[in-house]
Amino acid sequence: MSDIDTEKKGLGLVFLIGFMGCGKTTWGKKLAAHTNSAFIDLDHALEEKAGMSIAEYFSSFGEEAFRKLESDILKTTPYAENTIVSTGGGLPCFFDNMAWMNTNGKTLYIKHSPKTLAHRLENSKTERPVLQGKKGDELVDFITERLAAREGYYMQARYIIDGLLISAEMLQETLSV
Ligand SMILES: Nc1ncnc2c1ncn2[C@@H]1O[C@H](COP(=O)(O)OP(=O)(O)OP(=O)(O)O)[C@@H](O)[C@H]1O
Ligand SMILES: O=C(O)C1=C[C@@H](O)[C@@H](O)[C@H](O)C1
Ligand SMILES: [Mg+2]
Repeated sequence: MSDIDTEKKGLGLVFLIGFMGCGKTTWGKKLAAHTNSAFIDLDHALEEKAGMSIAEYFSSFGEEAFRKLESDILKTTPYAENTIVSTGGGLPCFFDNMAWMNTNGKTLYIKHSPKTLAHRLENSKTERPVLQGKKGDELVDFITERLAAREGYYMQARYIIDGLLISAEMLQETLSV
């Protein structure tokens, strides 16, 4: 398909997936602007629906309730035809969420090493309750273990990209094939 065809048609419904800090929110916004698509961040949609931050939701209701609510929001959001969706880092790994995304849209996994993720997460201002304030080697070890448990889900994505090579143009090209 040529660039002109893609621009006319749009990318459809795209779900960006991957570990915390891989850049789903950062690149979801950029890709949406670049391709004239709508943008939804499911973590933000959840915070709006709950009327509180994710950290507050975790401490008030626990992770099990959080996972149920994020799955409900994934499946009930009325997506426009061309929408880039940034998902929560754990979302693909619960219930049938990964299969649901693969059935209803295009899934793209932004893959990074535990070291890169740890570096980014240590320097990020967003509060992530799953990390429980871990830092340094403890954070790298935690990510290594958690990523190994999650990667079986992430690798079910239709597209898998090296996060170090990412750009809006590269994402658009990958998702147009
Ligand atoms: N090249 C890069 N691309 C994306 N993010 C980068 C890059 N370099 C540094 N960062 C930093 O890494 C972090 C990426 O965070 P972002 O919120 O986009 O990740 P996320 O995948 O949405 O995480 P979460 O699952 O917690 O929502 C940000 O703090 C950003 O500033
Ligand atoms: O990886 C995770 O389990 C999470 C990632 C974030 O995007 C949020 O959805 C929440 O902090 C949990
Ligand atoms: Mg995000």
